[in-house]
Amino acid sequence: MIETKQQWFLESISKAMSKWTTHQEHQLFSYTEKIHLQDPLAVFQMTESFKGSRIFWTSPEEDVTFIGFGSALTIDTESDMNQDRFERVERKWKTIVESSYIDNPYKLPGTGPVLMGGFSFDLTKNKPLWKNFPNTLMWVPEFLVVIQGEEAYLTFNVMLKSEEQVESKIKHFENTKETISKPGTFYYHKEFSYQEKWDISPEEWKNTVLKATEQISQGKMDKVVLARELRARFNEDIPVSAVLANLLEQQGQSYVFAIESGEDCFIGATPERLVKVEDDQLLSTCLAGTAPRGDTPSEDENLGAELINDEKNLMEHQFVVNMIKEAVEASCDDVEVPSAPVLYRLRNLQHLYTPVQGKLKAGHTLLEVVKRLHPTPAMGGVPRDKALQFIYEEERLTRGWYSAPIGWMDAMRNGEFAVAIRSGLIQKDEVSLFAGCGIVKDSDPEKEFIETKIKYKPMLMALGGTS
Ligand SMILES: C=C(O[C@H]1C=CC=C(C(=O)O)[C@@H]1O)C(=O)O
Repeated sequence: MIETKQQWFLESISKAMSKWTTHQEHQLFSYTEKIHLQDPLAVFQMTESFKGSRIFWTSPEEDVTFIGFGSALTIDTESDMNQDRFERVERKWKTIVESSYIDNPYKLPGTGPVLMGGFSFDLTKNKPLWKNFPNTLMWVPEFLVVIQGEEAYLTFNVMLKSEEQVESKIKHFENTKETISKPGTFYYHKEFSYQEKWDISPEEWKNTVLKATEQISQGKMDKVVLARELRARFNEDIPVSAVLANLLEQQGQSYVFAIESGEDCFIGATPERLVKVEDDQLLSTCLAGTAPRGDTPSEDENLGAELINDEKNLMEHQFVVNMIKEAVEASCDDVEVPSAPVLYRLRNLQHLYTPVQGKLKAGHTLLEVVKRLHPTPAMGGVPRDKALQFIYEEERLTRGWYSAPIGWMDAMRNGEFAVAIRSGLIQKDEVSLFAGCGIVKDSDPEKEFIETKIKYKPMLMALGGTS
């Protein structure tokens, strides 16, 4: 069996080489084969030697899981500030795909070459905390394990430049495949917990909320999302794979992700889908309006019932629905939006939830919708420009990749982006956590502050906290 697969791989790579007799700028060779199902966390641990260029992603209910490691190519938009970064990524990806050699007999969403990563919330340049996360970081992992149900696939991606390289690349592929094919189980190697944590300027944040409500009452804007930061210190480097394991166990209704860049890792469990496209069917999600979970089933029911009838939360939610509907209608036919939200229950919180669906029109793309949606009023506000201006002037926080689009897109127009909330930036033995709240005219600073505390919970629990 191994012999036959090796043969296919060799044939495939030599076909690719003969196709590229003339020099081309992008010569991506991509080869996919089925592998034995592995524990995704074990794969993540086994690929420690790729630390700094790994990406882990799983969608809610573990519908699909990706573990990417290494980098075949990175799309860099930093040098081209005059152009829109989403459009530039789109254009470059199209060029790369058109001139690539793809051997993927499965053709399932997420197999074959996949571009993964994310974007910062905004384009401001000075982000010392986020020095390892540029404003755009989208790359094609050299190796990508995709798990869908009981099936697993391994894709190898490489930029082939010359005949001489071929042999060493074949070896590299075989060795790596062997490493991740070993029967492996994830080991949770130690208990850990933060030593201290501290809020960054909580009183100032509450004053900013008050100022926002005043401006809203004066009619200067309708809604703004204000975030704050909490930092925690450990007495040793934070074990990323253990945090991932905790998030997967505790936050099954969310996208669980970890994106490494250099020595840092951006990690989290976000319930907020931005947009998903599969076979031209598009799904976006409005998630805004929050209440805690109750300690007993009846308390939980009451909190949910209160939330779904609460005017302030319904208003916060409706701003998001209006905007997402309009943005989706620009790219889709047959758009469907339910007339009222339902509850979306997470481990520590419940939200108001409205799905928005449609069929992507010919010539329209996932990234175009990402561009139009970001930031939705669940992260920015209404009107968008007024809210963003308030955020830049008053928030006193560098959002970096917090509340920004992260996700993937394959070579067949499928893909999915989430909004990176309930997240933290791990830097060796320290972590910065972020949480924000939608502020409307009746918002109470103290209540919003408590809401942010609950929004920290998923990450604090995963970082070894008890509550
Ligand atoms: C900005 C965050 O949450 C957003 C998403 C869902 C509900 C929200 C809210 O009710 O305020 C926020 O708009 C965050 O968790 O950091």
